Parts: sequence; structure tokens; C-alpha cells
Amino acid sequence: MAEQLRFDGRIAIVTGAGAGLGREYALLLASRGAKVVVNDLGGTHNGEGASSRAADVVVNEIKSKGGQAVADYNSVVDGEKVVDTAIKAYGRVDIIINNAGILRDRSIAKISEQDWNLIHDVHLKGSFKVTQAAWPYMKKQNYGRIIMTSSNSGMYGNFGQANYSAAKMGLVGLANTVAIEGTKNNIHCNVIVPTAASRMTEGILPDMLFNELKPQLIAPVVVYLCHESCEDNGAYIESAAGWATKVQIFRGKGTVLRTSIEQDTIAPEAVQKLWGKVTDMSEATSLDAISRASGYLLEVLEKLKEGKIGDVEDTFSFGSKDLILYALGIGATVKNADDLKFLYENDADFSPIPSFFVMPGLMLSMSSNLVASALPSGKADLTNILHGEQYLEICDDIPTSGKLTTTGKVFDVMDKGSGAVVVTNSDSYDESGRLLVKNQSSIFVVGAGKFGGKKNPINGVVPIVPAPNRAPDASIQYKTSEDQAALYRLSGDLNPLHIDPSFAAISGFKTPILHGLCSLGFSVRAVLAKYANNNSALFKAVKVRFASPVLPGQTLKVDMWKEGKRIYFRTSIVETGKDVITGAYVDLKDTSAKL
Ligand SMILES: CCCCCCC[C@@H](O)CC(=O)SCCNC(=O)CCNC(=O)[C@H](O)C(C)(C)COP(=O)(O)OP(=O)(O)OC[C@H]1O[C@@H](n2cnc3c(N)ncnc32)[C@H](O)[C@@H]1OP(=O)(O)O
Repeated sequence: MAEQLRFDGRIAIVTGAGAGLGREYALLLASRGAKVVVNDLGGTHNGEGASSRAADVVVNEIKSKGGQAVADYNSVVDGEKVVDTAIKAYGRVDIIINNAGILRDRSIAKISEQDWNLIHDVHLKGSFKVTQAAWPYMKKQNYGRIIMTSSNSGMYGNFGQANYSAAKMGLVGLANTVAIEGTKNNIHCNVIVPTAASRMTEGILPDMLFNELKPQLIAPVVVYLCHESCEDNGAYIESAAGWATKVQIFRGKGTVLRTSIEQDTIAPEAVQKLWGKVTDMSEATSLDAISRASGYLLEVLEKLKEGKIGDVEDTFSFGSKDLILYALGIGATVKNADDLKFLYENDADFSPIPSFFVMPGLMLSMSSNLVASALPSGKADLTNILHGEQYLEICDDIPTSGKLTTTGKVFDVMDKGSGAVVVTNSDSYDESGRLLVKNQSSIFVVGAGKFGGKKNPINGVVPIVPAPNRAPDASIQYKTSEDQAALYRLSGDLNPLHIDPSFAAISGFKTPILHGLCSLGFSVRAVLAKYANNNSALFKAVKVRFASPVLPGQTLKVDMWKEGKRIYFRTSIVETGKDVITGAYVDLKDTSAKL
């Protein structure tokens, strides 16, 4: 058995120690060698009256067991008197357990100012006063252990306890700063969040729970927090019924609501649009210091200054199931033995179809306000956007699973009259920080043109290139299925334009149209099959323009021209003869695979 935790030579003040938790703390500390100041005003649980009895009974109990204790009957609001008792009796003070508390429960409408003040006086001001009075002694001796008593009523609220909740949460704030200020003098301050059966909780908690909430089951936790071997400082520890845990405050990752440092107004509508990100707690972290909280904010501002924001950021996790679903969504089939490597995770050559990696960039654009925020009108939503162009570049070996972090921003905005074109760039990194993929999407925002913007792209917008002026070197046809969009959307682009007839009608289409990136996927498959032996590792980049819509069920014909490692292609619809992808090419790293 571990050596007994002793408190010999330590002087402890326990406030409100005449009953309940305080009494247990006092008894346990004394049994471990501490000399205890048993503070209790002797009032009732609602703070009325005062007598010396409660403290005396506990002092006598301690003494009868061979321990040392003195009674103190002062109100904690007179903190210096409480501390004086310790100094006069024992000459120092090492431990303070701020435990004294009363209740004046009323709903917010009925709390009198007097009740408000009284609650705050006893809980918050009392803890402050006792702590402050002991501070010089603790500082001088370079040692102190202080406990603040909070409550779940403060942490989460509790009907009828607005005054008490506020004071209890106030104690958390008090502890936070006392912990920081005490660090250099080895003065630790921690918070206990107890749920105990006591005169305060009797009649409030259900019997079953009440009976298990024995104060003596919490006392060891608090007593350990008061021991010199406990290194925690500024921790919140919740304990009840023989159970204990650390509690932390979490902060979400948040999102930037503006796109540049120059933008000094934010429309409430932009906030509304991004609210999902503001309130998303999936990547929440616990910040244990104010410097970390403001440090992160500084990082955000730095990025804004460097123009890296709208560098919005998102994470994208994927595994074999996602790769297979995507492959099915762009027509890969087990009927073709060469496709098995895209459809079966146990295949020796299992690999992603490289166009899968358009997904992180697309998901970033769709989940952020990037496109709308780039337009003077601020108006772009799924009813008026079409995918115009796409460039994808694979920068490193692509894995079959992982978590990518994607940063993206608006790169260019063009006024095309009939619409605006917003170009977004994004880079996706794996968990070790390797740049895996670059994406550039041009989004055609129908009806958003004529805002007086420039017409032509800036340098860096990857241009489309015309196909060679000769008959294609090869052609491959793929029939899409009536359910192609229904299947493809499950890879992440849930835009109702592709499945919901009434939504398609709002967007000006007779029936839902296929995702542009789905047609891109079919086309990349054709190039890989024809010129790269279906080997994903040979793929480097693809660029396409979506020239007109495809309807699910139509047959795609991919015409290809090989010029070195560049495969130009054009995709059209067999049934109508209409071009749907133009100006397009795939760059291969190598075409030496058997052709
Ligand atoms: C918010 C998060 C992001 C969401 C991402 C996307 C989510 C997806 O779910 C959406 C989709 O997948 S939509 C389906 C795929 N896309 C399509 O079907 C669009 C097909 N294209 C068209 O219909 C027309 O080209 C059309 C309508 C786009 C343009 O046709 P017109 O208006 O007739 O234009 P036109 O007169 O031909 O040309 C005017 C100028 O615009 C340029 N341009 C034309 N097509 C473009 C295109 N596809 N992309 C970019 N620029 C394009 C022309 O070059 C011309 O410019 P300029 O005068 O300078 O030469």
C-alpha cells in the first residue's frame, strides 16, 4: 500500500466546517495530522442565525480522536478574522478550503437584491476575503493549497438558483486567476465541483441519488487536492458518490467571418451562413491558458494580414469505403477486371481513382462562405451556381485512407456578363504536413455578372486548352445510369440540383443534372484506362471546363489525343452530340505502362 498522505505540520482552514462536506474535510485532514481551523458561523442553511455550536461539535470530535483543531465563528466575509484565528492558534496557514455556503433559492423574477447580495457575499466575497487574508502568509512561506467550491448549478445552471449559479461560476473565475497569481510561490488553487447530500441539497435531489451522495466520499478527493504531492493548479474537479473527474472548458475551432483584413464590416447574413461553423464543436479543444486563447486569435489575424484568409480550413477524412463509393459513383464496375483495384479493398493493387481528390477542395468550398463572400452582392447559393471549371493536381503519393487538412481561398473573380466566375484555390495536406493535392475550382454564378468587374483571369488561373485539330487518337464511351447522381452524391456533394426535380426547376433545369465532377470522374477513368494501364500512380493533373450539363442516363463519349505525357480530351453526349467537357487534358507522369 502506498505511503499514507500526511499533513503533519500543516495548518488548514475549512470554512463552513460545522456540517456536511466541510465537516468531512476537517475530520479527514485532522486525522492525517493537520491542525484545523473549524470555521462555522453556526447559521441555518439559508444563512440565518449564528451560534458557536456547530464548529465546537466538530472541534470536539477531532480532539476526541486525538487531533488538533480550534473553532472559529466568524463570517467568511470577515476573512482576515478567520485567518487571524489560524495565525493566533498555530502561527501559519497552509490550506484553505473555501466551503462555506448558503442558499436563497428563488426564480430570477423573484430574487431580491438582498438575497442576491447575501449569496454573493458568502460564496464569492467570502472566498475572496479568506484567500486574500491568507495570501501574504502563503507567499512568505512559499506554499499554499487553496480550494474554491463551485457547483454544477454554476457550470450548467439550475432552475431557481440564478444567484447561487452566478456566485458558483464566479468562484471558477476567481480560482482561475488565483491559480495563475500563485504559481510562482507554489500556491495552488483548484476548484471542487461536488454534488453532496447536505442540508443544501436535501429536498432538491431524488432520494436514491441523495442517499449515495455521502460527503465522506468526496472528502478524500479534496484532501488529496490539498496535499503537497498534488501538482494540479487551476483544475476543476467534479466529484460525487465515490466518483471524480476533471472538468474542462472547450472551445470550438471557430471560423473567420471575413475574407480580408481590409474588410471591416460583416453582414449578419454572413454570420448566419457560417453559423454551422461557428457552433461546430467537432474539433473543439480545451485551452488551459488565456495566452493560448488569444494566441490563436493572433494567428488568425496574421493569416488575414498575409491574405491567407479566406484561407478557410477544413478537414476531410476518408477510407477505403469512401474510395469504393466514389469509384462506383463514376461508373467503375466489377464487370471490368481492371476496375477491381478501385472497388475491392483487399485487391493487391487497391488504390484511389485520383479524381477522388477533388473532394476535399469541393467540400471546403461548399461548407464555407467563400464563393458568396467574393461577390459584391454576397449572393451565391445552390440555386444559382454551376460548376464551371476544375483543375486537380496530385503532388505526392496518394494514400487509401487518411485525414487531410485543406486550406482554401478565393483566388480570382471575373465578371462574365451572364454570370460571375469565382475561382477558388485549395491545398490539402496529410497529417504529417505533406502537400498531397491542389485544387482549383471555377464556380459560375448565374445572373451574378454585370457588377463592373474585370472579365479576364489573373495569372495562375489554370487555362483550358483546345484539343488538337485532328481526329481523336482514341475514344471510349460510358453509359451513365439513371441513378448516377443519386449514387455519386453520396460521396459528399449533396447539392439537391442533382436529385430533386423541384429544386432543379428553381435553378432553371427541366430535370436534375449530373454533377460536373461526376462527368470529370468518368473522363479521367477513360484516360487512365486508355493511356495509363489504369494505374493511378501515373496520374498527375486534370483540367476541364464544364461546357453544358449532362443528364443522368446519357452516354458519355470521351475523345482523346495523346501528345507526350499530356492527354487532351473532350467529352460529349452520344445521344445529342453535344460537348459537355471542353478544353480539357490529363497530364500523366508517365505513359510507359503498356498502352
Ligand atoms: C459554393 C460551393 C461551390 C459548389 C461547387 C459546385 C457544386 C456542384 O454540385 C454544381 C454542379 O456540379 S453543376 C453541374 C456541372 N456544371 C454544368 O453543368 C455547367 C455547364 N456549363 C454551362 O451550362 C455553361 O457553360 C454556363 C451556364 C456555365 C455558361 O454559359 P453561358 O452563360 O452561355 O456563357 P457563355 O456565353 O458561353 O460564355 C460567357 C463567358 O463565360 C465563360 N464561360 C462559359 N462557360 C464557362 C464555364 N463553364 N466555366 C467558366 N467560364 C465559363 C466564357 O468563356 C465567356 O467568357 P469570355 O466572354 O471572357 O470568353
